[in-house]
Amino acid sequence: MPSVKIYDTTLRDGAQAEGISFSVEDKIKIALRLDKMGFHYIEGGWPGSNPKDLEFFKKIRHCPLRHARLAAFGSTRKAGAAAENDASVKAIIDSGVQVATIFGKSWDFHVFKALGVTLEENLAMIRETVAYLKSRGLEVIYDAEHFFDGCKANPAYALETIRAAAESGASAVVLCDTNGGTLPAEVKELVEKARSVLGVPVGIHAHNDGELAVANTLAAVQAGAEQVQGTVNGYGERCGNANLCSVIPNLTLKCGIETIPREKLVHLTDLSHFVSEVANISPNPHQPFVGASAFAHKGGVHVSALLKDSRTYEHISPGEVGNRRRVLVSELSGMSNLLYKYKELNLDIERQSPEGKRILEDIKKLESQGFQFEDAEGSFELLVRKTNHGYRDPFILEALRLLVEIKENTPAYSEAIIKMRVGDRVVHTAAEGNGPVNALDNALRKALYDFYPCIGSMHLTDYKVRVLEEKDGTGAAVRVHIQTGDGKRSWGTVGVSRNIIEASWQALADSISYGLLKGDHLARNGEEEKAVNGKKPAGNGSLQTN
Ligand SMILES: CC(=O)SCCNC(=O)CCNC(=O)[C@H](O)C(C)(C)COP(=O)(O)OP(=O)(O)OC[C@H]1O[C@@H](n2cnc3c(N)ncnc32)[C@H](O)[C@@H]1OP(=O)(O)O
Ligand SMILES: CC(=O)C(=O)O
Repeated sequence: MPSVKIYDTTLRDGAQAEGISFSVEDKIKIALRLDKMGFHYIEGGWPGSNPKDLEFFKKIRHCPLRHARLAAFGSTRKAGAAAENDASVKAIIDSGVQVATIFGKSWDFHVFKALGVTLEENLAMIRETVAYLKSRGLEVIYDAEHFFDGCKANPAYALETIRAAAESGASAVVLCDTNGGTLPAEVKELVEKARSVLGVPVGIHAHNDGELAVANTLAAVQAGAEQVQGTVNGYGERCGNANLCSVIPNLTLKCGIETIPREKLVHLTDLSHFVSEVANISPNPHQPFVGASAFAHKGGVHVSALLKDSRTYEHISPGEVGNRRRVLVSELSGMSNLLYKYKELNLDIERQSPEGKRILEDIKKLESQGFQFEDAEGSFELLVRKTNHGYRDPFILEALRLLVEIKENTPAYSEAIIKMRVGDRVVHTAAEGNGPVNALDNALRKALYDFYPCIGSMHLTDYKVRVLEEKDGTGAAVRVHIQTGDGKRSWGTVGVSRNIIEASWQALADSISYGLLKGDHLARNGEEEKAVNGKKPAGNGSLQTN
């Protein structure tokens, strides 16, 4: 089976992305994870650039990589100086790595404009730097910056630069689409041309400015490239680099080319999320292969066919890359979406059942009012369970009053007073908060805590308000979406009203009800049952028995 080497530059080119700044510890964590995934090369940084990268290379020596070869990045020597005296070259040697990756100029325009040297001096910079690092026992990978632009402008010179690198001892010449504007057909043609003048393997390093980095990488491999450079999630300078989370599965699953060990592919989704977590960048749900929406099916027609055979609407099986299939419920659902969701919930339903028809109608009606169920699985399940299946509300609101006082030079005051029924008890309690919704949340929890102590582990993790009809200004209906977590799972709930407090209450009440439905409390309900049905619970709320 043909194979390519995976060269990761998340820690170098990925760190050139706006918004990313890895700490040394972050870099070590990511390097170890990439190593575990079976990547062949990990570019740790540019030791001649900053103290953090220097520190990384120092520290990583104490946690050696098992599989990957660690590379340090740098440029060809400065013009007019000897390679052995160049601080950046010296920093690579001092970093103690096995691999030096050196970028040099292929485009005559860059040689004149950016370096301000002659074409001959640039060739000497390439030759001497590669040869010197090689003489110091390092494997040298040569990154031919702007190779494709250079080859279009002055092919003879661009080819001479890469030949100079190969003849001086580079183990591979990596052709870079540095400005990211090359098209796949051009990449294929120029990779073939480069290969025809070189005796060493060729690699590809593509940027995504034309949104073609992955396509260009695949085109290069089809033209014979044996090394692909890229980053996890495509992070990188400007629009990013070739996304390895797409390149790897495309090569492995579509092109039959060996990349990382096959058994590691199922960890790709986890890797993507891990790196986005460390980079502190929200994962892109629409990212191919590894995004949460990559196998999320919404249209009824799609789900209907999917139930017959998943290949009807999936290009690969989600499990192959460690992702999972999801079916969404919305106004675009048909009965197939419901059948799928019922099965997920371990509930029985017939395709022709009146219950299913009613729920589908309810969903479509509620969505026309502004509800959105696709990310509110908690509210959806409660809707289903309330329709049938013996569901009992864990609490019923009797009245809710909010007090908000805003006075000059005084912090705003918010208090919620709540009266609700829990079993045959009536609880009447009040709580303050930072704002009205916080006061409401506090009052609800205070009222319920003695009955359901597990609500102590439920935390609101996100609260979003969306105005539904902007033209109505402050009188518009709003949709409130709440995300709640209990450390084990996370769930969404939704509320809609022209009154933001009512919409918040709906989403909040659903979030607690759903948490109670799913939480451990059901397993140890005995005690709470006692509290609900007679025993006066201790706590702050005043309790009345009807
Ligand atoms: C295509 C790529 O992504 S390459 C990687 C780009 N990444 C980075 O630039 C991040 C790290 N960079 C840095 O920390 C700094 O830019 C440093 C330490 C490398 C250099 O800093 P400074 O010495 O202050 O130079 P400055 O950043 O202003 O300019 C870059 C210099 O490198 C020179 N240079 C650019 N490419 C090369 C090359 N292939 N070989 C030799 N010199 C080069 C430029 O001509 C310029 O030199 P000049 O100041 O004599 O004109
Ligand atoms: C080397 C590199 O990062 C580039 O040419 O884009």
